[in-house]
Amino acid sequence: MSPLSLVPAALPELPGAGSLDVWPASTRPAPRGDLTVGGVALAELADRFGTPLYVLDEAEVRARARAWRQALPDADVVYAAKAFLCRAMLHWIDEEGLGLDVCSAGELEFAATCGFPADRIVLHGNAKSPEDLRAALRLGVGRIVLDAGCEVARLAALLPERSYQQVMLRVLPGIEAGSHPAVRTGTAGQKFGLPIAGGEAQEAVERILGQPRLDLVGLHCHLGSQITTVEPYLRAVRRLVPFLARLRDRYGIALPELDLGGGFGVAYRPGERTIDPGEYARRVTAELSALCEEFEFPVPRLTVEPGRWIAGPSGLALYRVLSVKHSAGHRFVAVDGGMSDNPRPALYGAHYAVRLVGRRSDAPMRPMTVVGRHCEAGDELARGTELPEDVRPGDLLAVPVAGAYHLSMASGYNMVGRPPVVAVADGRARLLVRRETVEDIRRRDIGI
Ligand SMILES: Cc1ncc(COP(=O)(O)O)c(C=O)c1O
Ligand SMILES: N[C@@H](CCCC[NH3+])C(=O)O
Repeated sequence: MSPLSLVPAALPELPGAGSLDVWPASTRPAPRGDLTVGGVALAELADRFGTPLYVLDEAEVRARARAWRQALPDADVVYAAKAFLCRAMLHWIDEEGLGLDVCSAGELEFAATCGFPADRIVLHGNAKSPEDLRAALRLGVGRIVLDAGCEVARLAALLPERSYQQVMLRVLPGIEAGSHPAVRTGTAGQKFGLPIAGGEAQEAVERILGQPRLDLVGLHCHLGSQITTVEPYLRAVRRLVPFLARLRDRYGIALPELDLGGGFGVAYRPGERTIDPGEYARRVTAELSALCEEFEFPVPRLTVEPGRWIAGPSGLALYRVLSVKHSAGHRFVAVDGGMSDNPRPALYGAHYAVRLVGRRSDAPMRPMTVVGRHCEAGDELARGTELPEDVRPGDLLAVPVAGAYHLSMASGYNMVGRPPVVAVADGRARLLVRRETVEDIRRRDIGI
């Protein structure tokens, strides 16, 4: 029987199995309660590379990058490196024809030295250091997105003689969107961008226009993250186009580019909403054209910056259960990773659908809290997730939608070492990033 024909028949019987909706498209049930992703069995990966382990499905990354490229053929699609970056990811993103959004000299230098074309890189940051700006100029990034009035003269002063730099200005349309207050960046009252409504954005435009070697090519706005409907983006367009028209009327400039940022939400658990690139493209470009017509403004070239949407659902985390505890009516399942490789539950109260893999269980499902190994009571990976009652030490747990903002936000807490990353494709696994060892940690520590 082909692996595909197993899917509908086997799923209802699989204990601990919910829908595979939020898993990579290549995921298939395998014998003895296991799953394969990219044609490779998860239990095999855990045995070969150890746990905790992060697994990236190369075909899923590429398909997701392509989905945005195809939905918006006339736009620039720029992958947000902060979601997850490694050499292979850069290579796939480059081959799929996307640009790259970076927000530090570190991300920039890494990308450029791995061979990513600098002219397809956009540099962001609410507080760019002189090193960030110098690296951007030295490496020749395509766009620098200015985020504060004081950055204008600072950048201009760093420009080598007779050279020019294309810049954008990050503005705040005053729109609240995003799954948690910590990731809402479209309104005043937080650190990013400059408000349109209060006049600060226009003031910064004036400053940029006063610098003859800065070439203002457009406006940028990033509303927030994990936005699951298109409406907030439509509202942003309704605020941005009138502002573009006002700038034209006042300064005689028709800015040719509009970067609407990223923030495209994904489903972390079956049944949750996700943004569809096709729907986004249709509705946003229609709204943009209609408003530009109304304001007699030439339609600007769009840029979008998906991060999570590409990396998140392409990755999964594998953990080994270390301990199971029943305490005051709670069931705690403790694994060998935790908040040092996934701080999202602690930061945003994020939820995941954890699944037992590598062993078949017919035990009834019970709500449990999957916790990490760190010295914090808030070190939880999934609260109230359903797992078979007989889950025990030695079992393997898999967390889907783990490709974005896990390892890129990983810390060195308790010196457990950051997990490795493995790519799966066509039935093969290869190590992309090795596990961080105590020796790595010791090597940085050079004094007494
Ligand atoms: C400027 C900018 N662009 C793009 C992104 C990517 O966001 P997401 O991963 O939610 O698509 C971010 C992060 O939120 C950002 O700050
Ligand atoms: N790090 C966040 C989103 C913020 C994205 C960066 N501006 C998350 O894990 O959901």
